[in-house]
Amino acid sequence: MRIGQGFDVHTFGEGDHVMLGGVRVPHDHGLIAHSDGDVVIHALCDAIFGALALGDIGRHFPPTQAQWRNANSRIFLQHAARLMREQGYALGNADVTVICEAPKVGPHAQAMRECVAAELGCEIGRISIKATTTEKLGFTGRGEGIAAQACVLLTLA
Ligand SMILES: Nc1ccn([C@@H]2O[C@H](COP(=O)(O)O)[C@@H](O)[C@H]2O)c(=O)n1
Ligand SMILES: C[C@@]1(CO)OP(=O)(O)OP(=O)(O)OC[C@H]1O
Repeated sequence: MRIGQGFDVHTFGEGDHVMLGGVRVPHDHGLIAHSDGDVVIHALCDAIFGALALGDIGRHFPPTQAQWRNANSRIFLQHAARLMREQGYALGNADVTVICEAPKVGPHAQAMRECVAAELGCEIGRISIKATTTEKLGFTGRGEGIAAQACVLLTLA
């Protein structure tokens, strides 16, 4: 078994939606990023890369490379899933916490779980997506951005 954790933050900017766990969530801001800024998927990728001791997302998809500009982050998760399988592992479970005052994540959590489970090739019951505010404290509390943290357990396939 291997365990990994990941963390990601993106800043709010102009826009009318954010991408979270591969799902388009309507919001009065977008997220500033090289890719689509999907903090849920970025944190999950880093958790998988961490569990496999394969560096971090920036090593696999350098922000200096134009090809990842506005990329759909699902391709990053597909890559992480492929490496996981190549190393002989399957997803035991993943647990993600999204940290922001808004948008509300709860109404979209099921769709996010379905998307992540599909990309990781596992049952939806292995994927947990939760959310919390920080009670108006800190950068997330001021509504400056969204953070996500993820833990994964990989089991031998
Ligand atoms: N962006 C968010 C934040 C929170 N939730 C849900 O609300 C519950 C209460 O949040 P507190 O920070 O006040 O504890 C939380 O447990 C989530 O169910 C959400 O959906 N989206
Ligand atoms: C995903 C990548 C892709 O270039 O860029 P960003 O979308 O800015 O996201 P970040 O979480 O900073 O991770 C680094 C990069 O790998």
